[in-house]
Amino acid sequence: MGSMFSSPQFTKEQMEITLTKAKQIVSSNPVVVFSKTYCGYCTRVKQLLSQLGATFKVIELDQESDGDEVQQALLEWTRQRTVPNVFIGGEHVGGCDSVLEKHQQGKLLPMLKDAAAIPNNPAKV
Ligand SMILES: N[C@@H](CCC(=O)N[C@@H](CS)C(=O)NCC(=O)O)C(=O)O
Repeated sequence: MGSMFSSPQFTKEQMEITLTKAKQIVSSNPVVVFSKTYCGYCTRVKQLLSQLGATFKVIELDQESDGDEVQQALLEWTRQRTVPNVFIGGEHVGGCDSVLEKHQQGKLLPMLKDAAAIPNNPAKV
């Protein structure tokens, strides 16, 4: 018996290393999208960020050798198991639904600007 998040596949030590790695990626990029290549919700989020001109880092978990571990680490960290799992300015935003909702509320662009994922004062041309 372990915590509700324990996973028989991974040791506690492995999970700590993987969680540290995930946190390092999140803290060193304005926007991070943990994604899967075949996931339509992920495609939608990546499309939107591209349309908004944002710089973002994508990690396709289905193409990473430790993708399952990273997904487990994200679950322990964010309580979210599904992809996309999106972070802006080091803050957990959530999945596709959350990102689209923030956009509809007019909150996404300011968040992206605050995180320097898009220029705050774009030069007039
Ligand atoms: N409501 C979620 C839906 C996300 C979702 O269902 N993602 C699927 C992939 S398309 C998923 O993560 N399934 C579990 C898995 O791939 O491990 C959102 O808006 O992000």
